[in-house]
Amino acid sequence: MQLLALIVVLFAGVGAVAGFHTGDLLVWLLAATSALCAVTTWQSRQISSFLKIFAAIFAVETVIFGSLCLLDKVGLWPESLADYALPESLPLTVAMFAILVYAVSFIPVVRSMTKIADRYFETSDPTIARVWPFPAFGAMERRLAATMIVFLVLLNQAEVGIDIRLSFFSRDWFNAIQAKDEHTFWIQLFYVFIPWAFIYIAAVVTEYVIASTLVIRWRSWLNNFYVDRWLDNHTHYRMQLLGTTSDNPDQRISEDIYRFIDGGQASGYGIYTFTILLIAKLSSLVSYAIILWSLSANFTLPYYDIAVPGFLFWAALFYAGVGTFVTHLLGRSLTTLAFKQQRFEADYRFSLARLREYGEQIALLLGEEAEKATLKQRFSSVIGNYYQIVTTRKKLTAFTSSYGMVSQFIPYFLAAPFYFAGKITFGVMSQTASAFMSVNSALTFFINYYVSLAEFKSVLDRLTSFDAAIEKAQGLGTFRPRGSFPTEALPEAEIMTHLGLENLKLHLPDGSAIVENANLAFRPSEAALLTGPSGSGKSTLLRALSGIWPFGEGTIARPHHQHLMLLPQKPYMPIGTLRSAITYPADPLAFEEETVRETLRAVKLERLIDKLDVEDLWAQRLSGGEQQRLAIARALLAKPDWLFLDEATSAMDETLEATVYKTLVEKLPATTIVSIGHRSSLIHFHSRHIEMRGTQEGSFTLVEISAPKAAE
Ligand SMILES: Nc1ncnc2c1ncn2[C@@H]1O[C@H](COP(=O)(O)OP(=O)(O)OP(=O)(O)O)[C@@H](O)[C@H]1O
Repeated sequence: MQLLALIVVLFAGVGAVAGFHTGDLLVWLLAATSALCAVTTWQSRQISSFLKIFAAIFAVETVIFGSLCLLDKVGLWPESLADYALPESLPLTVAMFAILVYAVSFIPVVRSMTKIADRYFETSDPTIARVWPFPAFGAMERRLAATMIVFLVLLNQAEVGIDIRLSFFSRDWFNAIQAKDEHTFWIQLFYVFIPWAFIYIAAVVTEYVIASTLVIRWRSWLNNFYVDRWLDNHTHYRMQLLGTTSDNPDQRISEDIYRFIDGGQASGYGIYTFTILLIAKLSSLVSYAIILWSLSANFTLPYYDIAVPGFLFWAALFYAGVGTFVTHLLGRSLTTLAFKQQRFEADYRFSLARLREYGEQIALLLGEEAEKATLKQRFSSVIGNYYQIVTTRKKLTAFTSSYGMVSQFIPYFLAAPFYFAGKITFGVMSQTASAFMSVNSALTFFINYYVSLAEFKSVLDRLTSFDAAIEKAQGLGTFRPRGSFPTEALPEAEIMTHLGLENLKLHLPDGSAIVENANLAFRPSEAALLTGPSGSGKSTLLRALSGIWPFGEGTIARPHHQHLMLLPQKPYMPIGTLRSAITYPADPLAFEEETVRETLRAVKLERLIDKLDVEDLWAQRLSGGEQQRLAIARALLAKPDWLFLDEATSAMDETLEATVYKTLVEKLPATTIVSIGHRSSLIHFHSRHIEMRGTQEGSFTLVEISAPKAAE
């Protein structure tokens, strides 16, 4: 951008010299605006990467269009190309756009928008680009995205240019109709309208294809970014622990990202669409405002022949200003309502999904009536809020449609007296009407897109608060097991092999202590059983040992490079085949077929061997005990160094439990087992017994109890 700024400043200097020579005020104005544009271009290192692309486009255009205009001003423009000389206002307009981009980048709402957009436009991810007719080539994702944006902006500007050309066509065409000039009528239609219309259609189709490609790539990238951010370092779990205000993360990832970029299926307006639309509107505003301004010269007052400078433009500005103010007054509650609507819809969908997941439990408890009541109550929130949206939109629609209706007649209303007085032709009147409507449509951007803007703002707020919740969860700190073993309780030689706790204190999310003063060393090949009252913090201790519990003090030390696996009471069954459930989280094909079959036999699940590749809702098909055995099979395949069983055999009968423990000891001789359980029969499978005991302070601590029997 610095180099570009220098080029712009050079151009501003040339402009100043040309201004001095020609004495033309407009050239001086162009030189001054370009100088300011050079300053903002230089400063644009500080602004968002997304906006920087636009600032760069407009700075480059300032130099190119400005140089062409200067050539014309100093008389170097070829005579033969006189018809194609650029309008003087064009370089001035693009220079102002560049300055405007810089200025808006500091508005808070624009900052939160670009903070999310910039992630994509700052990525260093490599990608493969396929651009017809070139062979595939490697590129950086952000460069490809920026190229697409540049191309789309240029295409859009070309479309505005064609639109303006067509407005002149209609002026000449209507004049030909009025003058009954048949020859010009047909010439205009076939040699002007049809070629330009064809180019316009080709531009629109190309724009659609490229814009869709950009949106798909952007969404895929941002989706992966958020999925990673949400899952890395157990952030999703920490967010649950914190109970942060970020409701329904699934919706934020699946819907809000898409809606942020492109508005999704519902409204069709997101950051990309709004930016392109705004640029198109601004370009057409400036172009038509100039036309409207020049047309105003025709509107001289009766009897006096004096024209009010820019009379039509001021009329359009006043009319649009009043409209925007009233629209905002009527619709300002829509953003909050749209935010709530998305939350209520997601809550309702989540309740329905939960019902499907817990169908059996609900049916057994005859809970259908209670569920109906909950569902109806949640749905009534959806509808209640929707009614409020309808009420607001009713007022807004009544106003905007009346406004739209009246807008069509305002220019005729203003031009008619002049037309009937013979001061303007029919062609001028029709061009005035179309220019007035184009200026008005650009000025009434906020009126026309108010509902979509309100929805977009609510999507932006949801993504921003999701980001804030992720950041808060990540900022919880890392109370993590350490890879060294500094405890004084053990000799140096044993440091690398033991798992130890030193002055360990665990809290609940509200800060209250649950486990205190825990000092213990788990030794390899010494199966330990941890017992204690319900709610005493046994599972919480295992969570801390596996590194997912963030609230604690003291030291947890784990041997280097050792695999620790934890089996909870209710195992997780992923969606998919039975094989993927057994091998989870490893790849389903990570183990030999015979090994998987043998493991199923070892846990007495041989009847499932034939169903290994069947996809089903296994969490609902298998009994509690079968699911627990399946989890044991997982451990047998994974062969961890440390296996923590948190009531992982509680749904089995005692005989089956004994068989499972024997199998574990036989098949995993190198694994140290630490179990949590309430059954006394478990003591027989462990050489150590540790108990969680209440303290006077109301928390719990670990107490070593002598082992009644050696492991079998
Ligand atoms: N995310 C959480 N937020 C608030 N409190 C929690 C959270 N997780 C656990 N607790 C509380 O911490 C205490 C200890 O829970 P934990 O699951 O560790 O007990 P436990 O000893 O394993 O019990 P049980 O033998 O019944 O399984 C309980 O009172 C529980 O309500």
